[in-house]
Amino acid sequence: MADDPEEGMLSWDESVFRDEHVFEIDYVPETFKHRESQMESLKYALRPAVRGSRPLNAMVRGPPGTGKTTSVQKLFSELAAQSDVATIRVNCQVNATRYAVFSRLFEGVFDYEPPTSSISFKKLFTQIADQLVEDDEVLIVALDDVNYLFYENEASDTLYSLLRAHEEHSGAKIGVIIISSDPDLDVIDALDSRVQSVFRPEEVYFNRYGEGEIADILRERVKRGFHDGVVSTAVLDRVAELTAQSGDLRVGIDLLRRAGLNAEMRASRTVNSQDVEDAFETSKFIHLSRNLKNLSDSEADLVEVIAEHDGDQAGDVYEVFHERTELGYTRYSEIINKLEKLGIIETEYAEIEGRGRSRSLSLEYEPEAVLDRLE
Ligand SMILES: Nc1ncnc2c1ncn2[C@@H]1O[C@H](COP(=O)(O)OP(=O)(O)OP(=O)(O)O)[C@@H](O)[C@H]1O
Repeated sequence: MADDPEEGMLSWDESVFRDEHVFEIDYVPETFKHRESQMESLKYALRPAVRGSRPLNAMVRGPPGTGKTTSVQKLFSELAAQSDVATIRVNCQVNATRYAVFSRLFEGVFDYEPPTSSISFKKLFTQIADQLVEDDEVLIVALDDVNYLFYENEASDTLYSLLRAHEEHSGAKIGVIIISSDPDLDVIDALDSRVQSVFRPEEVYFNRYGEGEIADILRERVKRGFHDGVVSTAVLDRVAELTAQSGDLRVGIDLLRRAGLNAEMRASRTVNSQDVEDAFETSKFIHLSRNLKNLSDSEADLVEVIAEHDGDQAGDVYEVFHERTELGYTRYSEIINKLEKLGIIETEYAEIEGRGRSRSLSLEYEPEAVLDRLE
């Protein structure tokens, strides 16, 4: 129907998407390319668990969106299908204390939440360990985004407890995988010496994907997510190029979904390059949005104050923050540190006449982009 004026136009009940779900954040991809060597290293560390022994501990590092979480999810589901090994992944972004981590472990082992939040840590731990010993079960714990435990100064205690479980709790077998996405954090160095002496993990590094690898991975998503012919090779290549700027595959996945929605808005059957460029204006901030979403109220308050006083001296910013939140200087400094590690702000030291050495605070992004995303 080449001369049909409606050709290329999408009707109400049609969609460019075959399965939009493949672009959602919690989707675990069927095919997982370009991470073979990392998967092998992790398997090597975990293999003893299948034989009923304590596995080697592992430390997984690498920039955001490079498949660290997905690798562990894939291995955990393989283990669940093929062995009696128990596996629990704890998201430390939302469980940033030792107590919270062990509450999640309790929930994973017993399938219900700990009885009350006033139960002591020691009791919580004993119950978990006793159950493992009783069932003669090996447990593998993945502490995902473990860097958040470091930001809250909880990492050493948490790891120490987990690593010493077999000595303190009559042979409970627990292996630990820690996953960090903070490139500036030297995990081992940041641990107490008592933990360093018992923690000698296998190191598995997830490097950034190259542009060709990104295109290869996203091609698979396109095939599953869009109808045939919706995304051309040229459009896909452009998506890969934009994604490679940050190396975070999440940008590419979000970009594809938004570009698809933009095409639908034009009632078009195909995604064009303008749909991609428009989508990128939002998708490029996906990392920022994710970081902001997980901040506490006072942390978000400080980001807002800095956005309104971009580039000002730390002392002046503190005055405004204190007035707004009544929080003291110690907490203020802690939050500054965390925001800097998250890449939301940067601090710069300078000599200021009459004031000596002083620190200025500025956002790593345009203030409007940050304020828009703070809700
Ligand atoms: N090799 C791959 N094949 C298919 N999809 C992938 C691959 N690597 C990553 N992804 C996808 O990219 C997104 C980010 O991956 P993942 O969450 O595993 O990264 P991460 O390294 O754990 O990130 P972060 O450090 O920010 O938590 C997920 O949606 C995942 O499905």
